[in-house]
Parts: sequence; C-alpha cells; structure tokens
Amino acid sequence: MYCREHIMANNRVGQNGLAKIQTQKKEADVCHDDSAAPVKAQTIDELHSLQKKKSAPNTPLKDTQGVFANNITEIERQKQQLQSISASLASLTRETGPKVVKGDPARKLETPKEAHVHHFSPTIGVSDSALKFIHVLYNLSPAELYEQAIKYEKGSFITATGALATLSGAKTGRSPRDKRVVKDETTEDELWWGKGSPNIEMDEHTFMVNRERAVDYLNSLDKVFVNDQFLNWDPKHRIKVRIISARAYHSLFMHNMCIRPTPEELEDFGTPDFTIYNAGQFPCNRYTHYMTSSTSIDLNLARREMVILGTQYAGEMKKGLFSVMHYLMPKRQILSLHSGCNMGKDGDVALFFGLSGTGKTTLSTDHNRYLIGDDEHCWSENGVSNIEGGCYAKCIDLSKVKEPDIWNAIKFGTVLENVVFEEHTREVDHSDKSVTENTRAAYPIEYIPNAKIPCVGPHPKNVILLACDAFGVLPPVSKLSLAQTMYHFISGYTALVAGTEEGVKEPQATFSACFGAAFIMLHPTKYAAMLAEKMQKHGATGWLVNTGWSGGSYGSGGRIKLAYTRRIIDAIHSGSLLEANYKKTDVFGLEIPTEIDGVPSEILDPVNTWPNKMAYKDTLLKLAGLFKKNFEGFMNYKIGKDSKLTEEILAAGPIF
Ligand SMILES: Nc1ncnc2c1ncn2[C@@H]1O[C@H](COP(=O)(O)OP(=O)(O)OP(=O)(O)O)[C@@H](O)[C@H]1O
Ligand SMILES: O=C([O-])CC(=O)C(=O)O
Ligand SMILES: [Ca+2]
Ligand SMILES: [Mn+2]
Repeated sequence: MYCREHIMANNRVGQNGLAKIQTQKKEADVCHDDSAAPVKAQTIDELHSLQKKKSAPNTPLKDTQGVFANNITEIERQKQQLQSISASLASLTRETGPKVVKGDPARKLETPKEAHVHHFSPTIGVSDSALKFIHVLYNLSPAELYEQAIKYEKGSFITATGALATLSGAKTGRSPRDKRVVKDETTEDELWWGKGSPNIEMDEHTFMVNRERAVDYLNSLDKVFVNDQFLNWDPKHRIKVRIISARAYHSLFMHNMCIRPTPEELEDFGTPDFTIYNAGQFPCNRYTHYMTSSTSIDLNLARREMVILGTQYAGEMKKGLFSVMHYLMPKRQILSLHSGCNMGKDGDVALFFGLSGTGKTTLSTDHNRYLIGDDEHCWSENGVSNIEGGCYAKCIDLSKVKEPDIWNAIKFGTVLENVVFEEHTREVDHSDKSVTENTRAAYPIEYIPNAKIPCVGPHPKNVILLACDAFGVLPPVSKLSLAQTMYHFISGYTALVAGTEEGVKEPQATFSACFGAAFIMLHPTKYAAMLAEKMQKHGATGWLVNTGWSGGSYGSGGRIKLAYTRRIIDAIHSGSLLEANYKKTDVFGLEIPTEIDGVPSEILDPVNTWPNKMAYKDTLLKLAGLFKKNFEGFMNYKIGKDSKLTEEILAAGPIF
C-alpha cells in the first residue's frame, strides 16, 4: 500500500504531459503497513493449493516394514473400497460394474489416476455407461456437502443460523401407498400381508426392473454420493448400511441421521449389510407391473436392498431402514420400537411411543434429562439402544421458548427441509406453511446438549404411549395396566397431524398398530408379545398421554398446552404420579389422577373441560366405537404364550 504523499511525490510529469507512475521504488519511499512475510506462492493456483491440507491415512502404521509397505496397504485398501462401490453400482445385466473414481468431477486433476478400471474381453457388448467414469463423493463432510448442495442443487441456501435449507421436491412427506416389499418363499410366511399391513407386495422380477432403472439412472450421472454408516448403537447388533444417492441433500441427511463411523471404523467397513439406491429424482415406469404411480419405494429383504424412484423426500430412507430393522431385530429376539427415549440423572429410562406428530421428539428432548434418541429404538436383553445417530424434528411453529434445545440444534450441519425464509436475512419463518406443514430439521444427536453418547441405556421404567386425540375425549394422562398398555399399543390410536404422509390435509382419527404400522414387517401381535414380556420382566409402568385436544374436538377445543404435558411427563419420571390418587373413567376404564403439580386439576378429567356434556358423551362413545371396530381385526390372534393375557387384553378396551 502506498501512502498518499509518496504517490504524489513519485508521480513525475512525463513527456506527454501525464503523470508517470513509477513502478520501481526505493524501499525508503514506501510505507509498509504489513510486516508479515509474503505468501510462499508464485502463482494464484499455487496459493490456492496451499489452502487445503491432504488428510493423512487414518490408521497409524501397523507393520514395521516401513512407509513403502504401508503405502501398498493403503493403495490396496482404496482399491478394495472402489471395487466394493463399483459392485454396488453394477447393472445386473451388463458384465461388470461401472468405472468409479473418487473425488469431485469439477476438480479435473483428481480424475483417472486411481480409477477402478475393468478390462473387457472384446466379445462382450460394451454400453456407453461402461465407457464413462462415475465420480464417487464418498462420506463427504458436512462442509463439503454444503458446497455441493449450494453449487449444484436448486433450492439450497444457508440460513441465518447456518443450517442448510433444502427442498424435497414434489413430495414433502412419505408415500406409504407406494412402498412395496418383495414377496418370495421366505417373506410370504414371515411377514404380515393383507389388510392393515404396510407391506404391499411386488415380485422379485419387478424389483429387478426397478433396481435396474435406479442403477442406470445413477450410472448416467457424472457423480454420485456414497455414505457408509451404521445403524444401532448396540455394538453387538450394529448394521452396516450404504446409501447411494444423487443429491448432496440426501447424503447430508443420512450423514446426520445414521451413526457416523470413525475413520478407523470406516477403514474396516468392508461390504455393507444393506444398500439403498436412491434415484428419487427419476420416476418409476408406470408401464412396469404393480406400479400405481410414478413413485415406488421397494424393499427386497433377500437381496438386502432398497430402491427409491420418484420421491426425493429424505424420510423414505430413514423409515425404509427402520422397516429393515423391524425385520432383522426380532429375529434376534430384540424388539424394535417407533419410540423416543430418554434417561434421568438416576438412570431411569422412559420410552415415548406415538405416531407422527404426537410428541416423541418434543418430549424426549428434555433439558433435564439425557436424550438417548427421538424416534427409533431397540430393546434387547441388555437394555435400550438408539438405532439412529440423529434426530428429525418437526419445525412447524417451532418456538425458541417452548423447545429451546431443538431451536438451538438448527445450526451449521443441520438439514432444514421445506422451510420458508426471508430472502435477504435468511431468517427462517417457522410459522410459514407455504411449502408444506411437514417442515423438518435433521441434525446429529450431539447437537442436543445433553445427548447420551453412546446412545444406550438400561431397561425402561416407564412406557409412555402418546396419542394426539383430535376428539378431545381422552384424558391428558392415564395410568395403564399391562393389558391396557397392550390394548393401546396394538390399537396405536392418534389423530394424524397433517403433512407427514402425502394427502393428509387435516387431523383425522387413525389406528396404526404398534404406533407405527407403516414400518413394521411382522404381525403386530409379535411385537406386542415381546413388549408385554419385557415390561413384565423389568417391571415397567405403562401410561397413556393425550397430547391432543382438550375442551372440545378439533375445531372447537384447543391443543393441550405443551407446558402442561411437560409437567405430566415430569410427574411420571419422578415417580410422584405413581403415588397419586386415581379415579376410573367411564367407557375406556382409564385410571386418571386427581392432581398433578403445575397442571390445573379440572383438565385432568376431560368431561370438565367440555361446555356441552352431551356432546362430550356422544364423542366419547363415537371414539370408543372406532376403537372397538379397529380391534376386531386382532380378535383372533393369541398374544404371547399365555391365552390369559390375550383375554385380558381383549377386556382392556372400552366397555359400553
Ligand atoms: N401438548 C403437546 N405435547 C407435545 N407436542 C405438542 C404439544 N402441543 C403442541 N405440540 C407440537 O406437536 C409437535 C409434536 O411433534 P414431534 O416432532 O414431537 O412428533 P413425533 O412424535 O416425533 O413425530 P415423527 O415420528 O413424525 O417424528 C411439535 O411440533 C410440538 O411443538
Ligand atoms: O418418517 C417421517 O417422515 C417422519 C417420521 O418420523 C414419521 O412419520 O414417523
Ligand atoms: Ca420425531
Ligand atoms: Mn417417526
């Protein structure tokens, strides 16, 4: 930088009358304001190359043969990894997998050197897709995925708090009617099929047609994202998953939602136990057998593969893997659960069951307790373990005051789906439903300050069944007998809150067995029997908590204040509610407390909150009728080894 006086002094008037700028000045003539040494680069490119440090191989040198021997091992390992990825991406009708190379195709320098090249014999037909390279963006970091999303994916923006705002496209919720499972000799007998079951059948051949379509689509791209990660924090029952996707949004979502391997674990990853092919931007072919729309989510348990066509909603991957766990874990005598889970300072664990939008994430994220997980768990002989590595919170009307931990988790690294933000400041407006009501944040569980890492805990003490009752007739809290717990677990009642499933626009009564019929694979009574056995063995108490309406049905009453629900949950955790005075309700026969600290007593019995008692009674009977009708489908099943329990469960429903 030049000081003003020196510029003046150095400008001599030249021959043509213009000031001549002297380019070579004596040291003394120049004022320096930077005393630091100049950069060690001759060119801009060289300067830029200094910015990034190459990551060293992760594992320290194990063998004593020196650096050279280790280099070979590292190269060999890299080659095996590329071979494994190439095999995952292989078409099943062509001779070999595609040529894959690691790195960003935009960075030309990195191209074919490390390529995993196949040698074709001249007689084999070679397709165009076998001639090109696919760049694999393997387990990228959140920062790298941000750059990819912002550069290449329309609708990706950094919000004011650093989260990545994305759009999931035409689908903003799951598509349960488009989820299919391959029916083969094994699954025909093992799985739950028919009325009420989420497993809509397809045959092996059709699966292969869709698989080929997804693989061809992915192979046609210049680059794909590959995530190798884990499910289940119980190390003995950990499942290795590979997710192949076309969008940085999908890769970052799964980075957050699955368990993230350490560099050492990644080196030993080997072959995945399960693979997702997410070709969500590309539709399925409506002329293909079984296809009833352009969307298809296909599960093949024998091949351990899932194919996604025609939907970019990331929740399909999360819940698709959950379905897989609902198949694999019960085979190992482990109960898989659609529940949140947290633990008190004294090690008391609570499970929160409930359908979408009933409060699993909101109520398990509790500043006074350790968060084990918000949505998917396993209950084994050793206690509970989270299946996932992240949380997926609803954001609609999110309030900093009411849900501070979730609010603060929306920062750099978090994927924010389908939210609306202010164009200039990038401040998110959580009340805006312009894109969808089902706005979501996906963040790693460590973003919650009191997350329990590793996400495991002892056997549960309380099992809390959440229902968002749009009829407004279920009490805010009831203590359940074991038979009642089973009755309500199998019923899985709620009023589905708009948005999470396609096509649902306003709350309506829903029954979904095990509080997650969309994800279970076996008959509901199998899971129920396991739950009953575990609750009995470990002495857990069941509770029914209505997080829905009070003072009338949807439209006239209002949703129970979150602050009241939190006080109710506090009283369950502390054990004080167990000691309260109870009275029994008509029709549903529920034990309701007469008093809870911090909750107005009159709301504890819903009849008190309804201005019109006749309307209350009619609505109560209407809901009881719906429960009864729904349970007819389960009357002929025995639950557990004991027919006594089965009879008790049948008697634990509403009586009128
Ligand atoms: N009394 C209440 N109890 C719990 N949640 C409430 C209550 N009142 C309002 N809410 C709101 O209801 C929503 C509960 O959603 P939450 O994310 O906890 O659902 P979820 O059970 O985790 O569903 P999903 O399985 O779809 O993730 C939140 O937006 C929360 O703010
Ligand atoms: O799967 C989703 O999209 C969200 C969720 O947790 C559920 O619906 O249970
Ligand atoms: Ca949730
Ligand atoms: Mn869920």
